[in-house]
Amino acid sequence: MYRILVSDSMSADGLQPLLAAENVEVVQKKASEAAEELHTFHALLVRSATKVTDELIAKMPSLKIIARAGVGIDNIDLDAATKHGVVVINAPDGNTISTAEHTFAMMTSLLRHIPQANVSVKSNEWNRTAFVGTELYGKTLGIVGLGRIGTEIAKRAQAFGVNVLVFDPFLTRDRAAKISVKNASLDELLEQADIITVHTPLTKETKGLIGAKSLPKTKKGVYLLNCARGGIIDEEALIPFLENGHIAGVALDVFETEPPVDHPLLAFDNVIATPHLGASTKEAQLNVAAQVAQDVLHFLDGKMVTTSVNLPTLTKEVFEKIQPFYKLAKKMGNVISQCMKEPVNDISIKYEGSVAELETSFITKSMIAGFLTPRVASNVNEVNAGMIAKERGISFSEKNTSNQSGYENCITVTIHGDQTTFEIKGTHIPHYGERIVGINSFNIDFYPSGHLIYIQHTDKPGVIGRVGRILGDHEVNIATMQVGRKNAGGEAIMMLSFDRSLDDALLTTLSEIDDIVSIRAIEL
Ligand SMILES: NC(=O)c1ccc[n+]([C@@H]2O[C@H](COP(=O)([O-])OP(=O)(O)OC[C@H]3O[C@@H](n4cnc5c(N)ncnc54)[C@H](O)[C@@H]3O)[C@@H](O)[C@H]2O)c1
Ligand SMILES: O=C(O)CC[C@@H](O)C(=O)O
Repeated sequence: MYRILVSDSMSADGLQPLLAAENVEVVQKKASEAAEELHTFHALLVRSATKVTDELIAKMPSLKIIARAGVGIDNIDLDAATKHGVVVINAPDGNTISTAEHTFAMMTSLLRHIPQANVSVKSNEWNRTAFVGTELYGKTLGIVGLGRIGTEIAKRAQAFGVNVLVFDPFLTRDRAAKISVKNASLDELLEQADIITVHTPLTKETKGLIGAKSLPKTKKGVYLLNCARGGIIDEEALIPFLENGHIAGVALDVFETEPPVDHPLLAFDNVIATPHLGASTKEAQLNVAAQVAQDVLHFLDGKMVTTSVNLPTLTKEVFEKIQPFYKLAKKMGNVISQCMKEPVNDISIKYEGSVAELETSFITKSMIAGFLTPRVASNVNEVNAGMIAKERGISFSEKNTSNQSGYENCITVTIHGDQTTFEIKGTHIPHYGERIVGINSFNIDFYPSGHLIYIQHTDKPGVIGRVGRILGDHEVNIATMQVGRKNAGGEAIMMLSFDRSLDDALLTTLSEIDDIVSIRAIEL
């Protein structure tokens, strides 16, 4: 049974898939009111009100997934989620149209003074000269950030006969041409736009993008809109430009601090505001809640979700192709970690044959997670493996090469420790399964599963017999046994599997056999 905490208000219709699911219990209350039971939840669903901090995540040790019913994830401490191995997903496009329409409504309201005129009429005034507006037609609209919402705004603006200029450092010329917008530098946009609207995430680069330095470059009489995130337009910097009449009007749906209390900007007649309503339509709320509800169910069901913001995004089709390899890679990492008991500095992974054609970054993360699992106390998975490895000073790299392995597909993991280097090769054979086919240049062939021991010894008559006799004397049945050597009388290895794990005393007895160099128990 999975327990799901829905901490912000969400469309009940949208949540229906979760409410109707058999193995799921949904609790709808604020995280701050669920202190006693936080440790029991496997999933957390939020909009923008709940602040998902490191502290909150640490109190939720069963948590596997945080779902943001919306786009912006700035209320979620992504690094903390990643560190705790929690997947974060969002609903990236469910509220795009609503937010674009709201921005457009704000733009027309701003240029035609609709909110102010409405208040005036309701105060029994009939003042037709005080609210003379400005046409949109023929004006230049500067869009900062041409993502989903920016694109929808550009399309609507074009229908109104508006020229669209775009500043987006990640926008390709091809895409700009496809949407028939003109790509500009930020300075060109500031200098030429009659109206500027921002649609970027709030990042280090975009914080205060429209602020004290950029505002002097704008046209006198410019209109500004922020329906993205508070802070992209620096609120304090606007004040002198409103006071001296340089800015004709400002429309804000979002604020640096929400809700704004006694905010000086709200005292200006030509500043209009809404309380973060961009996504507040029945349609958008249904879309985002339904999307995260479905994705959370998929995830808890062990299926891949495509809206993760801290995992490589894989389609179901790609995920199905890589699945056998990521399971194999995880076991390979785990085998090495248990065989090689020393500090490790570097891990490299090489893909050959058909596996090299696939999305291998996820397979690499899976191998690292397998390697780290026996070594770290925290829960390691594909989400946080890269970060934990880096924290521990372990570098990692991957290489996809032409196939020289002799197998249809082959993964080779090489780990450099303080004293030694360990190499393991694996392959996946369709309808047969995963096999380890090489350890430190020894050819071998075993199924990586269950209770194993790995023995390094000298190739001498009687060593294998003595191992067998001691195990027999202790009533331990050998399930499978693989041996490998490079040359007669030289280094050799054995890999044995059992129906149960061997106790430490028996391992010590085995290690005392002459000609055994080392012995390692492996539990998979
Ligand atoms: N008001 C609301 O209720 C509401 C609703 C939905 C989304 N939003 C916000 O709207 C914003 C846009 O959402 P979206 O879905 O279009 O996102 P998106 O990811 O589709 O688009 C963001 C765009 O910003 C561009 N960008 C990033 N850094 C930039 C920079 N330094 N300069 C210029 N452009 C840059 C990206 O290339 C991308 O094209 C986000 O901040 C989101 O949180 C607000
Ligand atoms: O939850 C909301 O209503 C706001 C959503 C919006 O800011 C978003 O980023 O998707």
